[in-house]
Amino acid sequence: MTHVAVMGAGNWGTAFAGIMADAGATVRMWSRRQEIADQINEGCNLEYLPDLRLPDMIRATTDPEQACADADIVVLAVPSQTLRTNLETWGSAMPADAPVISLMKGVELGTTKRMSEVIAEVGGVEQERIVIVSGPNLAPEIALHQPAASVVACADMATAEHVAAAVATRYFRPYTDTDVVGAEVCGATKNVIALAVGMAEGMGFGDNTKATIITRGLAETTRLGMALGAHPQTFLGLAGVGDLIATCMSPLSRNHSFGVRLGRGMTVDEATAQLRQTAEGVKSCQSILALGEHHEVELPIVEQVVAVVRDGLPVTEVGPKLMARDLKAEKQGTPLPN
Ligand SMILES: NC(=O)C1=CN([C@@H]2O[C@H](COP(=O)(O)OP(=O)(O)OC[C@H]3O[C@@H](n4cnc5c(N)ncnc54)[C@H](O)[C@@H]3O)[C@@H](O)[C@H]2O)C=CC1
Ligand SMILES: O=C(CO)COP(=O)(O)O
Repeated sequence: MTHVAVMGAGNWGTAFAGIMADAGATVRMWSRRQEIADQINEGCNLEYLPDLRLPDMIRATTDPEQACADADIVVLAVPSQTLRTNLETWGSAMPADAPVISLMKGVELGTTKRMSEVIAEVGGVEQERIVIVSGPNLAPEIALHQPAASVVACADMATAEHVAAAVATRYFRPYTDTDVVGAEVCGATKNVIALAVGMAEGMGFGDNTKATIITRGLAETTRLGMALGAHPQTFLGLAGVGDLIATCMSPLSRNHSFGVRLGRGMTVDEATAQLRQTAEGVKSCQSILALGEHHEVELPIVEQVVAVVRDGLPVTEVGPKLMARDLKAEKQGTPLPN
């Protein structure tokens, strides 16, 4: 039987633990707080996913060593900006040969590193063991066992196939890939685009505006990803278009909801206080913009989100700025390969 360590007991960590248990594994979760560990051991993570009944094969502890002991697979599910500190604290507890799954969708502030780069650098994990799981996977829907699919990306296809087999259930369908960079760029950038879509919604704009932001957001994401070496088709897949649609359109998305609040006139501090959960795009917009600048990639929507979130630009000024940009052809650069 496969033993899995899930490090982080929030929304996605908990729902993903449920997937792995339903796929036949025993799961040990690491939670920072004793009360959450106690709740999980009683069969329900009340704070994050009250509707998900957790099977007995999921146990929780506040001791990272105990969570990681003898794990065949380690799953990392903490907020992106905390990954480095977390790994510095307990990364050495991860077994030296287990695949490490990253569920995180963000880019590190300051370093502009993707999560796989932080895992390699701080956790000492080789590329062949780092696996990205990314797709349209809103945790509350997965917790209800509603059907969804996701990309399982690893530089080593055999590891991707091994992990895919370990996460496949009747309601969760993995597709393997080797494009780690593409999956990570998609996952992080769609959160920023969802903030922009949420702002538009909060200001009262309708579906034409939202579809325009989503589509041009996809163009930005593709430009950035390709500059970093990603495969263009990744952006049309589950991690790209799939997750962009789910996150930008769903009221369950924290990033979308955060954007709606900004669009209605709340400040970042007010929206943060009201939402309380992780909206990764609020921080990652800044690191993604820096990444774009470093690679000379234009990211106009990301730039406007940064202007609002970091610099306090009134949301009402975003639309006019984007609409006044120089006119250009829709298709830029080389055509997509077959
Ligand atoms: N919730 C969702 O539907 C999905 C989330 N993700 C990604 O998964 C990652 C984790 O997200 P969630 O589980 O939703 O977040 P969350 O906010 O629900 O939970 C985060 C967990 O990390 C723990 N944690 C550890 N160190 C922490 C620190 N220093 N500060 C704050 N919390 C700390 C928290 O205690 C909590 O258990 C994010 O990168 C997110 O983008 C990806 C797909 C779906
Ligand atoms: O990544 C997600 C869905 O795939 C979850 O999005 P939020 O973090 O915005 O809730």
